[in-house]
Amino acid sequence: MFIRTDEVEAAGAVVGEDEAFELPVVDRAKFLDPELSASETAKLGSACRDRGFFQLTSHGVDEAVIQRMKESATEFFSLPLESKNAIAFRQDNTFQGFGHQYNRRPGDKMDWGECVLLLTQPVQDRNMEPWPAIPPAFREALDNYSVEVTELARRLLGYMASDLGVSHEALLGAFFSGNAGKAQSVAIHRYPPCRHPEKVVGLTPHTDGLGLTVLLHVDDTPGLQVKRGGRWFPVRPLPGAFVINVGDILDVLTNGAYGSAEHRVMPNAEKGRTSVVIF
Ligand SMILES: O=C(O)CCC(=O)C(=O)O
Ligand SMILES: [Fe+2]
Repeated sequence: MFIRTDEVEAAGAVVGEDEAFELPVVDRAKFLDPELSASETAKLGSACRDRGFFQLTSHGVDEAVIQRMKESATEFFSLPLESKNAIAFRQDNTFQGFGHQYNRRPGDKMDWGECVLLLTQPVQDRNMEPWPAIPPAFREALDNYSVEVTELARRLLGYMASDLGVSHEALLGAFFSGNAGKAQSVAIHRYPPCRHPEKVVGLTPHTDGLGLTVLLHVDDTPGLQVKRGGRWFPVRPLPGAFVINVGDILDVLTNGAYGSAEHRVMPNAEKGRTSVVIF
């Protein structure tokens, strides 16, 4: 059900440790400094053009909000399966709740992971039923986190508009139009350790469908890999940084100037990995 050795081999090689691949690091604090903002905007732009991925430091998101989000995610996944299944995906096509990584076609091999998928914004479209009730702090933690990341995404799109030479209103308006605000969803992933990590896939290769993706590493377990030139480059998460990537809609809106890069997750032999991903 999980063994996919041939598929993993056919998907391309993983580069060796010796091949340096650090994602570009963008420092949000520099955008606020008049002397540094132009060069940081150029750095952000080249990261989005060349890689479609970067790490963001000094992001300005409240550390206490991040901490509560991490704790809530960790606590939820440590519950017994019966408790998690209280919000199991239903057959109603909304794909909200808990289950195996995305719903795949019958007969497909499964990903080595579980996840919670929820619509987080706009608030008036939320259905609270699939939001975990345990741990009790979960709903508030995700609500606060979602608000912070909305603000961050708004700021990042503003810097991107400067890089692209388009008006902020034009780019922001594509995502934040009308009173409804920006649609936003979350995927919270848990990849358990696997003794044969080369035989399974934590998350099948894909590009992200939407605008911007903001990824929070809950722990320091590596696993995310980005495809470039037919090979997979493991991302080394920087402590305290977000991993940001360009999604398909931003790729299309910029006429391909910004690239939505293929990525996947491979499980770790010893340690589990948890991530909170906002789209
Ligand atoms: O867990 C990760 O590192 C990646 C998750 C991801 O790519 C996604 O949810 O689209
Ligand atoms: Fe993704």
